Amino acid sequence: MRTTNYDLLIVGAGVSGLVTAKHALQAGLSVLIIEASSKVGGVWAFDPDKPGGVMYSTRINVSKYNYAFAGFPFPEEVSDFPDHREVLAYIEAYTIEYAINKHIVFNTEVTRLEQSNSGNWIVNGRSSPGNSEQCWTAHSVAIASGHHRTPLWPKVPGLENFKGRVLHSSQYKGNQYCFPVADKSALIIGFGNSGVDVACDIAAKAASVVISTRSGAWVLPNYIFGYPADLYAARVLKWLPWQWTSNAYEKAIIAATGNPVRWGLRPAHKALRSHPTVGGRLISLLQSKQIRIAGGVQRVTEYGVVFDDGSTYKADMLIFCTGYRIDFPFLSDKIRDVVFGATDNQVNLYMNMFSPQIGASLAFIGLVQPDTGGLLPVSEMQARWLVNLHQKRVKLPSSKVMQQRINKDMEYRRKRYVNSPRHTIQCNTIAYNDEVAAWIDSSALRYRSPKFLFRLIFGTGGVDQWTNHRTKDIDQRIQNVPVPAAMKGLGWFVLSAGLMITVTGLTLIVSFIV
Ligand SMILES: NC(=O)C1=CN([C@@H]2O[C@H](COP(=O)(O)OP(=O)(O)OC[C@H]3O[C@@H](n4cnc5c(N)ncnc54)[C@H](OP(=O)(O)O)[C@@H]3O)[C@@H](O)[C@H]2O)C=CC1
Ligand SMILES: CCCCCC(=O)CC
Repeated sequence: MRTTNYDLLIVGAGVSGLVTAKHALQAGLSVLIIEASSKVGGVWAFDPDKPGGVMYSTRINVSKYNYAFAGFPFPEEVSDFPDHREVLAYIEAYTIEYAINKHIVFNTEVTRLEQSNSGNWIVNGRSSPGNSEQCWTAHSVAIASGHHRTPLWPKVPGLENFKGRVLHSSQYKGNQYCFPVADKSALIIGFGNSGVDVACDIAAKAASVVISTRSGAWVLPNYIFGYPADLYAARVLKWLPWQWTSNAYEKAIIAATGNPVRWGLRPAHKALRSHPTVGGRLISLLQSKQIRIAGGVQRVTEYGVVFDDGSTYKADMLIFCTGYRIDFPFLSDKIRDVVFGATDNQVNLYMNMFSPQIGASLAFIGLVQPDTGGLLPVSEMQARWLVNLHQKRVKLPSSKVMQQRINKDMEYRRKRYVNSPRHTIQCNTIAYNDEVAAWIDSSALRYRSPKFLFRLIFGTGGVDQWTNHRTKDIDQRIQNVPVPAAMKGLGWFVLSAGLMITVTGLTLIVSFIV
């Protein structure tokens, strides 16, 4: 066993861990990443033999403009929605570009994390092969091991009697990898993005595929009026009541793909109250009746299920696409007690990052579910904030103020999103990043030109907008992020209406005075 001391120890070499390492290394910190697998990439490193991560046919459902490292765009030839091989190649290229690899210890699982009386962190790990025990100490720790590791298995009456196959989506790697699916009937339980991806993948071979959902969903096509859907989540929306956005978004979905009721989707909530389900391919498979939608499962029988409305379905396999539980098994009980909230998936963390009781020396990076857009730019802003804290350029508020903010955010989420364990870490990417950027003096809305400002208000601005120094290159990258025609139209409408109101107001004032 050896002990080495670092400024920052990072758990996990997925996108959140790598971007944290990049910024910490650039700031001159001594850094070590501990990674359980043999590769970088986290969920993007496809492995048919291990549970978790992408499956063979996964394509990201957020466009490359909003899911990328700042200053490091995806290659031009890659499509708007890269597949997992392209995402992994991109992550590997980033790791090489910033020489991060030599700071990673692979094949090592963090087994325990605790804080010593001196405030330093003690991290234990087990390396394979050989099961050798390791120990490191660090001034700070960043946990970037993701929140899609521990499958959530709901309790369904009668499941123990089922004679067919049962899987969780985290075990499903593609119709060519699991048991034979040709000519079989599959029931997919859960209608998030895993449910959609698994249903579409299995529908290519199975005889019949049904998705069971208790809440339905507004299914978003990948493109709306020719632009990736996430490009509609512009900055202006954070200043509008979310109900307006939700109404507009429902109209856009209906215009693009038809009324969801027609395809049996029966959304139980207004659009954008639950995490977006994206499924351009799904809509056409519903239209051709290769996939059907059913209600919740009341109980499982030996050979199938009974739905809530009493109808039945004979199934050879049940695939639970019911999401994940937030879990960090290596945390000591003491840390666990302060990090987790009272209810399922609730975390008691300021800006989803810091415990008021622990402070800045333990950070969670990427423990966020963006309600629109992608996680990566949020992780990058968190990483930059962490480094700024480390360099003492900024500091955290008092623990009382942090706790007040946590309570306020929890209250907001309870009202804004469906109040369920699925939406406990939901946040708006642009609003979150704008707030952190202001603290570290890196606001996106720095004046460059009226055209530029228009783009940053009525477009999403992409991942480069919060960089410290604006160079011509960066301005160009921000300008390369498309602004959908409808958002430009909205922009011109707002400007014209503003101008008309101002002119009318001035005319009235002048006529009153004269
Ligand atoms: N291609 C891509 O980019 C992909 C991205 N992802 C991302 O990974 C994350 C995880 O997605 P996913 O695995 O779909 O998980 P989610 O948590 O997003 O969805 C879980 C689904 O399971 C349902 N569910 C949960 N508990 C129960 C229960 N007890 N009984 C019945 N239904 C239940 C939920 O329904 P309800 O709403 O009623 O609670 C919901 O439909 C998301 O951020 C997603 O966007 C996932 C797959 C592919
Ligand atoms: C109002 C815009 C919705 C964008 C949805 C999204 O980001 C899907 C990944």
